[in-house]
Amino acid sequence: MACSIVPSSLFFFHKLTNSRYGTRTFVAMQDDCGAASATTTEQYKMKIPHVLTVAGSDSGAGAGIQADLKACAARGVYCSTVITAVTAQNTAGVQGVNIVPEDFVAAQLKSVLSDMQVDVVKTGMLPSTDLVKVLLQSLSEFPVRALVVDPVMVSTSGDVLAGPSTITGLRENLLPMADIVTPNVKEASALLGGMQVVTVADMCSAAKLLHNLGPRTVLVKGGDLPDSSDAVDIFFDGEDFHELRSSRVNTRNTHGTGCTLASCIAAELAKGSPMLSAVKVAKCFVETALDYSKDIVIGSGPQGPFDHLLRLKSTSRQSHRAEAFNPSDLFLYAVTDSGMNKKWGRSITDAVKAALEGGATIIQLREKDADTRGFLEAAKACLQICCVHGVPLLINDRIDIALACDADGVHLGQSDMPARSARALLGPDKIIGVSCKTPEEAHQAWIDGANYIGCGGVYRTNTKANNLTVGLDGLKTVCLASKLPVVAIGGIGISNASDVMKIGVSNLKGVAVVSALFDRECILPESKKLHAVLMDAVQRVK
Ligand SMILES: Nc1ncnc2c1ncn2[C@@H]1O[C@H](COP(=O)(O)OP(=O)(O)OP(=O)(O)O)[C@@H](O)[C@H]1O
Ligand SMILES: Cc1ncc(CO)c(N)n1
Ligand SMILES: [Mg+2]
Repeated sequence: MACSIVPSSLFFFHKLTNSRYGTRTFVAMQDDCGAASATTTEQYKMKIPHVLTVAGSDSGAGAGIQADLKACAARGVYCSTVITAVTAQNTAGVQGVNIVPEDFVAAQLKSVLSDMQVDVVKTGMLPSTDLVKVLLQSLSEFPVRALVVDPVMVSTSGDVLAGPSTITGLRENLLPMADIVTPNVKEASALLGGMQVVTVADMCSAAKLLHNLGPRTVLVKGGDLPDSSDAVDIFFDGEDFHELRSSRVNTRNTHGTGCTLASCIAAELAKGSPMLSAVKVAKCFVETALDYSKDIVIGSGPQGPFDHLLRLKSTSRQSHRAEAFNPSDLFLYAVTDSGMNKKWGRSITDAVKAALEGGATIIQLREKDADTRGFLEAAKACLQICCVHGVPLLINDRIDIALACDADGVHLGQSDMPARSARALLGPDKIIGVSCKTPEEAHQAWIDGANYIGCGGVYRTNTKANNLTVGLDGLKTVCLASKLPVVAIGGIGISNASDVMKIGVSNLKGVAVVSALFDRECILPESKKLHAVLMDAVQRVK
């Protein structure tokens, strides 16, 4: 029998709402006849799904406890940790193992289980039979809904993480209590006394024999199956076999796939998913994360970790860019205009390229009449060009486009989404600029977490119909009041840029231009000339 007090298959969790106060969970239990009877709503109002991992620490953070934490975080589930061993480990292998004394594992288990409402326990490295017994004792005192057992024995590097003496504890004590056991082919073989497991047919036989040892379900993982172009796993629930196939990702970064898979299964079970769905979601997650991380390089050994949070790749792109917003990027701020590009018969990418080659220091895409799909494609293409020049790319108004293409930020008008809401969506690192005409608006932009303000129209302009001009005096008033750097906009070009910069307020960092660059036959020379005028003006102001 599995160890859950209420077998997980009898539990159904229904998400009612996902309010800002946390997921409200409605628990219904089936009675013997299969009829659902509601228990309560209020007592679970703030409950979030919770997995406890009982496993070893991997100093390289690809597997073990660290993988479990990242996998649960990625799947939106809380994860607490009981550490059974500390390993010195990297991409070359395992250099050392220090086992945590059993009484201290027991103390950790008690601390967590007596206090927190754990839904599912997932086990990894359990380096002694006595430790298995300690765990089972704790679970009998503090029962949970499901137990996921990853019978970790040997790392992929071939290092022993749990010796042969623990096999008895796993087989005789732990497996009969498990809702699922997830051995890889070598572990399946070891648990079955050295039986050969080298083909998919062997995996099926192994799954059946392992099921006879008492777990409710078995997943034999085929990540290490020789000569297989697919990653094939066999799931057996005691009646049916399910062959779960995904394409094998060609990468060295597979360290920790097993821990991640088991933690994802636990996370999905904690959310209320049935077992087979949990396994399928977990496998799909591992495949996606491997594919996403296939080219990242961490460590110099043969087996690297992968990125559970699917973030490192975009961070590595960001590391080629400026780390944080640099106000001097506002110096020559080029704002595109789809109407002007159409008029002069050129693509947005050609326009942006020419502006950059002439010295533009930041680009804003302002595509008022583009359809969303076209805008996104253009934004992606412009982002690549901007990356090459090390220049940030901002999107006017469209937070969704900025997010979808991972642009550097957005520029918002007074009737666009408030900067505070945009910041909540974009996170702390993206650049947010706000158009402001008054000191009050500038103050609000600062409070709302913007990085800079655009002030104008300084002069009359055809680009914005009925736009109130603030003049050089208005610009100066806003600059003096603003705690944020300012870029001046509105009717500025080669003839008047130097007058603008001459107002001589230190937080005026540059000018933003539309027509002066894009309503011209050749953008590149105009951009060069404007850059020279601005350089000259700032030299004089100094
Ligand atoms: N290159 C790959 N491409 C796609 N899926 C993979 C790949 N390698 C492993 N998997 C999948 O990852 C999951 C874990 O299987 P694997 O056999 O690697 O476990 P493991 O040996 O216990 O892992 P580890 O010991 O590195 O944590 C399985 O679902 C497997 O099919
Ligand atoms: C601590 C730890 N647990 C599990 C594995 C299996 O990948 C590992 N390499 N290290
Ligand atoms: Mg494993």
